[in-house]
This record gives sequence, structure tokens and C-alpha cells, in this order.
Amino acid sequence: MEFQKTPGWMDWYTGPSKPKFKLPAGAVDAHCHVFGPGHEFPYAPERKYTPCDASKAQLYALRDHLGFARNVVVQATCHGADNRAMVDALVSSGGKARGVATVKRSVTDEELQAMHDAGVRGVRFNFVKRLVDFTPKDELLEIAKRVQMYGWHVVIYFEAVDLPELWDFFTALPTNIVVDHMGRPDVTKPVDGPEFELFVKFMREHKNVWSKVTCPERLSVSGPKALNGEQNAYQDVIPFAKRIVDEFPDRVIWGTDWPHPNLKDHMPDDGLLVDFIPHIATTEEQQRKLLVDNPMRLYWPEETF
Ligand SMILES: O=C(O)/C=C(\CC(=O)C(=O)O)C(=O)O
Repeated sequence: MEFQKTPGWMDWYTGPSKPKFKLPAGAVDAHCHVFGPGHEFPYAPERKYTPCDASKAQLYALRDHLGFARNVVVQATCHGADNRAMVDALVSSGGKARGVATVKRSVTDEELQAMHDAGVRGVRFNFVKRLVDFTPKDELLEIAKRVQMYGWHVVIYFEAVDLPELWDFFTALPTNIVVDHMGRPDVTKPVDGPEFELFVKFMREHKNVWSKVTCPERLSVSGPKALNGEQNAYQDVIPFAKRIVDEFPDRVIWGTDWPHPNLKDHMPDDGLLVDFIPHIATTEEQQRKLLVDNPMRLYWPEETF
């Protein structure tokens, strides 16, 4: 089946630079996606965008180029609750990738077990309205209770303005919770203003809440962009991500977000994105926790002690 990309779609950056920052041994790219390829794994009818293809082979080539050891492949909304492309990426990784799925209430125990066997360790609940249709909270809670039995966690994706309304639901979830992109703060607002304080309070008061300190390229307003060798990219995001790493060093993870769906302004050089890491995790200990110890605890717990 042939797919037409969404008009204005930006394809991922080819030929990324070699990062100057040397990743610690065993580093995990804990947030990335595969798209299709559409002829093999068709995009979902209910999708809100049609991307360019981004295959498992291209993802794993990027992993090796940047110096990561492992990936966490997160189900992207363009595949809906059809997890075949993501699961195929996991089973082809030789144990170097684990995944986060999207499921519906109708998922069977056999399907959950098969995904677990393939390396899925979480489900994603998405509250970003431009990406998904609404799913009733009782359905999500039911799913969370079912996946808890497999030791999975729940990844949540929402925008900062929606946190007050979602608070009661999030704090009722029985599993670990991993927040995508720090709950998408508006970085033009103060880092110690009420909106980001609420997010910090969410993490402070709930020890089961973790955050991905990811996507400066999505959150930044003033840049500069991670292009043309820029070593000081996305300055306006640093105070937000650094605050979370400093206060919660044991509950943060990082990922490239390759192939960067829905960027409108520019497509970052992934090598330069890796060079952003030492600006937000400034000590070797913080870097090791962010890139190795923490994602290993969440996704490969059997290898940690
Ligand atoms: O890649 C991300 O994490 C963010 C996305 C896309 C997304 O989440 C999805 O399609 O599933 C976005 O903000 O458009």
C-alpha cells in the first residue's frame, strides 16, 4: 500500500554528526519510534498524520552511529493500537530493544503475554489532542491494572496546561508512570513559575513518577537549533531539564525521539542532540544514572541488582 505523507512533513536528518559527548558504556536511547515501512506495516486508519518511513534497520544504524547500546521503541500514534512494527523491531534487535505499546480494552491476555515475551514493558496513554481521539479513563485504568500484572509501567503524554485536570487520574494509576518530555512545559514561562512547579510537585509527591527529559527540539522557542555544529542548542530548555535531573536523578531517562514526528520548524542533527545531554546532566554520576542505570531498572530489571 502506498501512503502520501502529511503535507509539510519533515523527514528525519540523514548523515548525523558523531557526538562530541561520549556516551557511557551501555547507554539506552529510551525514547524513539519506528514508522512502518508502510508497505510492510501499514499506518493505522485512525492516524492523525502520515509520516515518512523510518525502519528498524535505520533506527539501529543510528544507535550504533551515536554510540548507544540499546533502544526503547515507543509505539507512535500513526500506528494506532497495531503494535506489529514496534514488536517486529524488538524481536529483530537481538535483545537490545524493549518497547512500549498502545493497547485497547479488547486486548487479550494472550496478546499481552506475547508482547511481554517480545520485550514490551509498558503501555502509552496519550492525552495530546492533536495526536489521538479521546479514550475513556475507566478503560485506561482497567488497562493499567491488567498490565501491572506483567510488571509494566504506564507512559503518559500530555501538555502542561492539562496537568491539573489529569492529576487525579494520574495519581490513581497503580503502576510506575513515565512522563514524556517533562509534560511539555511552556519554556517561555519561568522555570519556578506555577505551571512547572506543579510538575515538580507531581514528581516530588509521587515516587512512582519518572520523567523523560527529552525533546528540547520540540519544546524550544528561541533555540539555537541543533544544526551546523551548534554545541549550545536549545538554551531555553536547559533550566527545565536540569532542574528535573538535579532534583530527581534516579527517576529520569533520555532518548533521541528519532525520527522526530511532527516537527514543523527544523529537523535536528541527532549527533548534536546527544551533545545536549551534558548541559542537563552535568556530572558523570548524573549521566550514568540518566543513560544507563535508570532505563535499565525500568526496561531490563532482570539485569540490574
Ligand atoms: O514522538 C513523540 O514523542 C511526540 C510526538 C508524536 C507522538 O508521540 C506519536 O505520534 O506517538 C508529537 O509530539 O507529535
